Amino acid sequence: MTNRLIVITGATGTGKTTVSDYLKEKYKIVPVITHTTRPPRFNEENGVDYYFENDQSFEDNHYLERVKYSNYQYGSSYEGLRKAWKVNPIASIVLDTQGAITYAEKLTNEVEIWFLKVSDERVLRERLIHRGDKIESIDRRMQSSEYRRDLVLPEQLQQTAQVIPSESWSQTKKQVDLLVGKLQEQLV
Ligand SMILES: Nc1nc2c(ncn2[C@@H]2O[C@H](COP(=O)(O)OP(=O)(O)O)[C@@H](O)[C@H]2O)c(=O)[nH]1
Ligand SMILES: Nc1ncnc2c1ncn2[C@@H]1O[C@H](COP(=O)(O)OP(=O)(O)O)[C@@H](O)[C@H]1O
Repeated sequence: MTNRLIVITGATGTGKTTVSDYLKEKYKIVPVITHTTRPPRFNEENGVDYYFENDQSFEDNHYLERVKYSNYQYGSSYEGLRKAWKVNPIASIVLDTQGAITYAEKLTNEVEIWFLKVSDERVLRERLIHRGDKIESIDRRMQSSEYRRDLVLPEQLQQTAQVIPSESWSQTKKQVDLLVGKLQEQLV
């Protein structure tokens, strides 16, 4: 087995995208781009952050798994994963916890699950305001059952997931560097 997929999961605002960007910048670990019907945020780009779809075009793709999260559709494909693995034997993907469970079941030993954890929800709210999200969309998101579910590591992942405290970036970065180092050693 020569490939690995780092599945980055956790609630909104815990820093999943920040970790994914850091992996790309520092380790050339390529993110799998997923599809969504959510409208782009002001700084997001089609084909870079997501493939932005409408309800109809979303259905034209073949998904390894798909979920509904806070009223929008999200889905990821094997094709996206193969593309990322062509560039680097270690790839990453940002998923909700339901997607993380599916990947753990389907790809078993090829996945590493990283669960980002922030204990204080007020911190998450502040981060989303700082990120520039609109207050209405923050409220909608934080009231969704999916967001509430993703605050806690699901039972199915408790044996396998690495829990990464994400209260401060220096703490998160240290843990990420450690885990990537271990992964690289395993693949030598
Ligand atoms: N299962 C699954 N989850 C996805 C996919 N793409 C994105 N997500 C997750 O959907 C949730 C909402 O994503 P987004 O609207 O970008 O908000 P974010 O939480 O601020 O990143 C996050 O938990 C993402 O990790 C996908 O293809 N499959
Ligand atoms: N470990 C961290 N410590 C402090 N702030 C962080 C950390 N990770 C991310 N942030 C900030 O929090 C906000 C949300 O991060 P983001 O990566 O978009 O979260 P997610 O993808 O999980 O929704 C961003 O403004 C980001 O700069």
